Amino acid sequence: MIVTVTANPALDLTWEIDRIEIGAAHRADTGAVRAGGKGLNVARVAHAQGYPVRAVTTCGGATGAELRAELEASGVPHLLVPVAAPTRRSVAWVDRALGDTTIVNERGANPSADEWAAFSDVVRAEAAAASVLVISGSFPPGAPPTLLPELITAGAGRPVIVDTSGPALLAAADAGVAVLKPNKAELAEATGLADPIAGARELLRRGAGLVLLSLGADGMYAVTTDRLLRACLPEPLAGNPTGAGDAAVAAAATLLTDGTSDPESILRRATAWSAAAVLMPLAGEIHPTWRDIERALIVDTFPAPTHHLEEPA
Ligand SMILES: O=P(O)(O)OC[C@@]1(O)O[C@H](CO)[C@@H](O)[C@@H]1O
Repeated sequence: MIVTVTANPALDLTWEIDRIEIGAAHRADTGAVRAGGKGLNVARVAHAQGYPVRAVTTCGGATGAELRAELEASGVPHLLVPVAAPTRRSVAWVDRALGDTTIVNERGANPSADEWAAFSDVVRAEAAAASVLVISGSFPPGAPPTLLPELITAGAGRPVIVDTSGPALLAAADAGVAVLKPNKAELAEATGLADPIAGARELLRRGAGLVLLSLGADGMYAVTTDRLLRACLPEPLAGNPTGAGDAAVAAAATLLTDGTSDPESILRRATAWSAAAVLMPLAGEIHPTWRDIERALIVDTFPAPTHHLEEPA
């Protein structure tokens, strides 16, 4: 069973707008409301592909009640830890004309120390039965710095995948997790290194096993201490990229659950699921044609051990 952990869930609100103009008023059809947050999206994708999952997250206030109701309706197995602070919202505006999406994530309110302790206890209990533990998304400002290491330790003895940003990304590398999935900006911000390959190497040096580095429309790298691979599509796909990274994490989690840890297999499925997510209107779903997308991928292998500072051309 894949256990996903989302410390900062969000009620995701998505509106499609014909053309967004900064400073103008817009009209839209009724927007979509979904239980979101990166780990919930990972669980949705893996569940839809037939894998047993359990999504662990918090929920509070009226937004939390909506999140709970939507999650229950979705059929994705979950475990919600009640907290007093209301669940945050995340707003996405999809510009139909540009095929572009603008997102505003509320930072989220911080649960109390007792609520975090209860959350950690639940994660520890669930992780004991997990094939893979996935810890995804941001942490609300003020969350204890010990929380992420505690959650990672809960997954001891099985692969742990972390998809987060900021100092938490370095903390996860230091804890020696199996897979990290930053994008270019997150990697540069956390490591202070402009060259993404050098940034990925820094995470490996700190202890990560595999860095899946997403490059948006340019595809994805898989970097280990002895391999450097890049996968991309012949043509980038237009759509809503919200949740594309979560689909990549779901791909890695499902393969690790199947006992496949080969970086090339993980890179191929991660890139294909990520692209297939772009073709869907909402996060947490992948297009059924993902196998065709995977077959069309272009995969390059670079001589990793001699390559230190420059990004491959
Ligand atoms: O603030 P975070 O946790 O980094 O991102 C939150 C979020 O934007 O990410 C998902 C898409 O990946 C959305 O479902 C969600 O609301």
